[in-house]
Parts: sequence; C-alpha cells; structure tokens
Amino acid sequence: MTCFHEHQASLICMYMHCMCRYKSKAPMEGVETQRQQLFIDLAKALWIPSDEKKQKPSLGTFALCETVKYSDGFILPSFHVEGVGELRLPLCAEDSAKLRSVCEQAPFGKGSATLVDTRVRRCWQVDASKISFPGVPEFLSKTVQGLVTKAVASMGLVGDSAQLEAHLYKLLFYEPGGHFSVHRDTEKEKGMFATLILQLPTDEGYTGGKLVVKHHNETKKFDAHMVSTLGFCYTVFFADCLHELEEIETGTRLCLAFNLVKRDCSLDPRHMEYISNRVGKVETAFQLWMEEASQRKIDVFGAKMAIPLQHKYTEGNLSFSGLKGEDSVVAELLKECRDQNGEKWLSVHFCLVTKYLLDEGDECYTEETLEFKNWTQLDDSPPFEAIEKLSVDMEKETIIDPFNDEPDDEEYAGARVEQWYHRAMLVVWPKLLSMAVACEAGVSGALDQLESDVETGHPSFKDGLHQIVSYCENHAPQAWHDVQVYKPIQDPVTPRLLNLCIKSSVLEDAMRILQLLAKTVCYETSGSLRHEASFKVGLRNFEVANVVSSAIQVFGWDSLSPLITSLVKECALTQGEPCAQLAKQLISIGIEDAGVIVAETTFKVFESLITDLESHKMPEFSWHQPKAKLPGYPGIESFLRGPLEKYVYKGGGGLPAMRAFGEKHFCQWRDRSINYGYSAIGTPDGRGQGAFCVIQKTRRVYERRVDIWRVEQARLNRLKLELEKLRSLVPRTNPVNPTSFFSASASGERKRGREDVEVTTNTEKRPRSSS
Ligand SMILES: O=C(O)CCC(=O)C(=O)O
Ligand SMILES: [Fe+2]
Repeated sequence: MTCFHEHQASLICMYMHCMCRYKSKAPMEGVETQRQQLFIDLAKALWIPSDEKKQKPSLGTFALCETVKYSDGFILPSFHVEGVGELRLPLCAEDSAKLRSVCEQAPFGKGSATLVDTRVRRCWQVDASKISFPGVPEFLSKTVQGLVTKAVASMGLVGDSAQLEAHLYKLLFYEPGGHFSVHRDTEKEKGMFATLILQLPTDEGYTGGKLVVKHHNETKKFDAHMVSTLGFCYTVFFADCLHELEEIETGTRLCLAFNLVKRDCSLDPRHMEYISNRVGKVETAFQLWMEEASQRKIDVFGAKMAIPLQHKYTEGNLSFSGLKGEDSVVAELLKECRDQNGEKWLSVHFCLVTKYLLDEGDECYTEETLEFKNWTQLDDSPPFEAIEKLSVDMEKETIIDPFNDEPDDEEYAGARVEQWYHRAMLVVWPKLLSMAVACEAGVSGALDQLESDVETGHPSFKDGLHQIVSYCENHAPQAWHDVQVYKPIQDPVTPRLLNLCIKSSVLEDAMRILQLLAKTVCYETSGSLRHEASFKVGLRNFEVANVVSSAIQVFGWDSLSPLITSLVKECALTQGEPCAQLAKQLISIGIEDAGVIVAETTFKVFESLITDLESHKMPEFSWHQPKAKLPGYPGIESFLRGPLEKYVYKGGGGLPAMRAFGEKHFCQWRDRSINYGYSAIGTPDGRGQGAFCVIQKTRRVYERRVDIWRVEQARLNRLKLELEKLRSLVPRTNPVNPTSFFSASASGERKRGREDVEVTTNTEKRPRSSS
C-alpha cells in the first residue's frame, strides 16, 4: 500500500492569506497596523508549521491508512449476512454474486434529503443490522476496538473503549465503475467525529479505487489495491474532511464502514508537552493585548478575537473534547495562556458562523448575511448570559478570513447564485474584559449583570462598571442605538449607569458619563446604523435630569460643575425641559446655587440665539449675489456679485458657442442659485464673430434670502415661547450671576450661523463657579 502525500504548506498559505488581506487596505492606520501585526504573530504561534508537523507525528494527522497485521491478533475468517448466510474471506466469485443479490444501491445525503444517483455514488450496501460475526464473537468489541484505539492515537487522541466506540454502519460493495465523488460524511450520530473503512479481501481483488482525503490544503491519496486479495487494511479520517473514492477499474472491493464516536477523549499526553513548550510563543504574541486589557482599555485591540478552526463542526455536538485534530491543540494553547501572575487570562468560547451570499447576477442586487450560533464555553469562566446575542466583526476581529475557500453549499437558478459557508471559530477575550464583551451582546444585559454584582457586593464590580463606561465611550451609537432610532426621548442606559456610580461612589466614571452625554457622536458610515449621521445623548428626559441631580448631590457641585454647565449648553436648545427639570430638582433638594446656574445657563443659550436672530433684519432688495461662483469667468463672476442687473458677454466662437455657454451656466430651467450662489438667464444673440450672450439676473437669490429670513423669524417666535415656558418651570430664586463662567462663549455664539448654536467648551479650562 502506498500513500502519496501531496503535502502543501498549509500554514504558509494561512500567513500569505493574512498578509494579502491586509495589504489590499492601504494605507493602514496605526491602530489597524498594530492589531494586524498581532494577528500575524498569533497565527504563527498557534498553528503548527508544516515542517514541524512532519517531525512530530505524535501531534496527529487527519487521515491514515494501515494494513492490519495478524500479529496484532486480527482474525476474521468469515462473516454472516442475513438472507445469505456465512460468507468466507477472501470472498469468492460465487459468494460475491450471493452477496450482491441482497445489496441495495447506496444513497448519499444532500442537505436534509437522501438521494440515489449513480453519477455521484455507485456502490452497493447492506445495512449493519444484517451483518454479524458468529465465528469471532468478540470481533466488534475487541478486534475492531483494538484497531481503533491504535488508529486514533495517530490522530492525536487517547481513548479507551469507555470513551471511544466504533459503530458498524454499513457493508459496502463495489464493482467495476463503482465510486463515490467528493463529499464530507454527515455526522450520523451524536459524538461521531471520524469514519473508519475496513477493507476485507476478495478473490478477485480490484484495481483503481484510490481513496483521496483532503484537509486544509493537504491531500492524501491512499491506494490499498495491493492488499485487496490477501489481507485487511483500514483507513480512518475525520468525518468533516472532503474525500472521494476514485473509480474501481476491475474486480470487487468489499469494506465495512464504521462511525467512530467519542464520549470524552483526552488529548494525547505528548500533546500536553508540545503545548507547554509552545504556549510561551502565544503569550508573547498576545503581550500588547494583555497590557491594554490590564488597563481595561479596548482602544487598539478591541475586546475579543476570533480564531477560525480548520475542521467543520455541526450544531449541538460541542464540547472541548469534541474538537478535532489540530483544533484541539489550538484551543488548549489558548486556554493555557497565562498573565504575569501566572493566572489563565483568556476566556475561550466556540461558535459556528454561517455566511449566506446571494447574487442576483444583474450586478444590482447582492446580499450577505452572517449568523452566529452555538456559542459554547470551553473553559471554566463564569457563564455569560446573553452570549447568544454576540457576533464577531469578521473584518476586525478574526485573525484570518475563514471564508476564503469554497462554499459548503451552492444553488444556481439562471444567473442567480446562492452560497452558504459554514465555519467554526474559537472566540477569546481577556477575562478582565468580560463586561466589555457582555456590552457587545447588549448594554442592558451587561447592566443587569452589574446590578446584581452590586447587590451581592462582588469585588470586581467597579472594574465592570469601568468597562461598561469604556464600552459606551467607544460604541456610543450601539449603546444608545435603539433609543436613538426608535424612541428618542427614552434612555434606559444613562440613569442605570449613573446610579451605579452613585451607589459605589465612583466619581471618575460619573464624570466620564457626563462628558459623554455632552459629546456629539458619529455613526459609522457603514453597516445598519446609518439612520442619522451624528447625535448627542444629552439629557433626554426628567428621569435622567433627576439622576444627574442626585449625582451632583453625592459628588458635590464643585467637582461636577464644569461638566454639567457644558452639558447644559450642549443640549439646552433641543432638551430645554429636562434642563429646566435639572435646575428645579437641584433647587428642591437645596442645592439652590447650582440650580440657578443650570437654569440661567439654559436660558442664556436661548437668549443668545434669540438676540442673534432678532438682529437679522428682513433683507432689502438688491441685485448683489455675493456668493456667486463661476470658475473660469472672473469678469462675469464679479458682475454677478456686483449691483448691475445685466451683462453682455462676448465670448467669441460664434452663435453656437454662445448658445452652449448660456445653456451650461445660465439656463432658466436649471436653477443654479443653490449650488453656485447666483441666478441669471443667458440669452444668446447676434451672429458670426459678433455673437454674444445677454446675462440677465433674476430675483431668485434674493427670494431665497427672504425665505431663510422667514424661517428664522418663525424659529425666533418658537424660541421665545419656549423660553417663557422654561422660565415658568423653574421656581424663582435670587439670581446668581453666572456671567463669570458663561460670557466667554456667549459672545462667540452670537457670531455663529443661524441654524444652531454650537457651544464648544473646553471643560478643563473653564473656571469653576465660585458661588
Ligand atoms: O469506500 C470507501 O472507501 C469510502 C466510502 C465513503 O466515503 C462513504 O461511504 O462515505
Ligand atoms: Fe464518505
């Protein structure tokens, strides 16, 4: 028997892939570069380089083929088939015919269907229930078990009969032309991880019929025809590996197919030695992430990373011991990573991801969706409640792209193509950042967890709070997403966060939250969050106002006043009533000075805008169009900006040129006043070299100025009414003079545009209230 081992450097391919993926995205920014370097280092540390794999056969292979030695105690002189009787081995021609008479055509699975199609599979089968071994009663329990124990050792697994079983599945019988085209074996029962094909001898033997097994850029070709007349041989491979039985050219091939099922195998102890020698490399690759995480930051490396697995896995069949081949080594390496204090620092999980691609073929419509499921914890980290809601950013968080090869399923209908990719990944995050990851599955779930930690006085509670606040700073659109899009006056996040700060007296985080509320946050331009380009959380409602007031009560006005005043300045115009409520609440709990400052600050924002708008007078008519732009025609541009109504342009080129000129720049149907700041009509006239274009201004630019002024006046009236209402909400008190801290930017506001007051404040520099 020979094995043509077409070994390709799978690991090198992975690196190359890693590099290509990042190269295409030049220029890389600093943060991106750092993260991608970590991914490359990590890939090198985690996967066993192919040359090393060859030197370490103990690390296991995905497929092997061995002849059976009689010295191993293997004897099988005959077997029994229901309806035929005893068949002696090697199988003679007469018995072949008898066996054939009770066989049925072997089907294959496609999706959930079972089909018979001899173009895909030409093979005869007899069900296991009809096969027995009366001459060797311990054939299945001992003989085959012995083979299997030995075989899986070569795949890097240790398991005795309690953990590992070989279940006879079918007898397979091939005649000339028999074959099975490329496929993966379905997991026919829970725990099935590999297939064992035991080849039995026939008098005729066979030629052709090589078994080709592929896994992750590696291909093995097994040719067992030489032993097909005399002895036994077996082939074992992980069931998810693609494999194919090439056509039988002559003779007959007889096999028993077994499902290898494992309950709870452990890693080969030789693996453990490899792992303890290798884990240092992985820890070194993680070094920078470890440092960042120890500061509870997620700015550069993010909160989690995903490592795609090499084997395929199906739903509901997962545990650490369910991992196959090198995947189990990689998982163990990750689990074994330790920090400076010798503590295991990573939380290791498993998930399945399905990518669905739809291409309608007309270049107009393509769809891509990702679905994550089967989240399974592989270590003893505390359970994570909302884990099913977690997803992975396939661009930023996976160390290599898992979708760079063939899809698992494809369907065509004309030009329309649908594709499915099923992949498995390990997803890791620093245990220190578990709250930040919990936030990704939903801030409200993370808050639930934190609130119960507070109740039980969990020591890491402050740490968790810190992480949630960091998450909100880095992902404000996600943290307040639903609210922003669907219920703009609700805020289920801020009051809970501030209350947690208050309960645990964490001033620093309270300050970060107040600062965040005042900030303008931008949505990312891609993805589903395109609803609004930017937004401020601000003070959305009375509940938020009241909890802010409690924070002032607990932490003191002195420490919070700069943040509060800039928050009020930022949101007074759109959230006037909650601002007034904050003032009212402060006054009612006896922090009167602070209340007055909040109220005055709010009113001042309105007043300065009102003063500004009142200074705008109804524009008087003139032909000036001061914002006119006409590049390439400076003379006409200055005419447009100036006081004259009419201009005669002699551009040369005859009447057609003048006509084209007029149409391009001064067409009455295409009003350019919005984009180019002018409005005029061009009328070509004259002939030959004497042709010209009369440019006559229209009133459109002026009318637009008047329209804008009208809108402003309407706004002015609304603002006055609103201010009046706000004043009535706050109880009268002796005014504190807030101008000392307010005046600086108030004059700046007046000069600003009409649309909005943008108060830019630098909280650090702003002098504190001295009241
Ligand atoms: O006959 C063989 O060696 C392989 C058959 C096979 O792949 C199958 O039955 O799934
Ligand atoms: Fe198969």
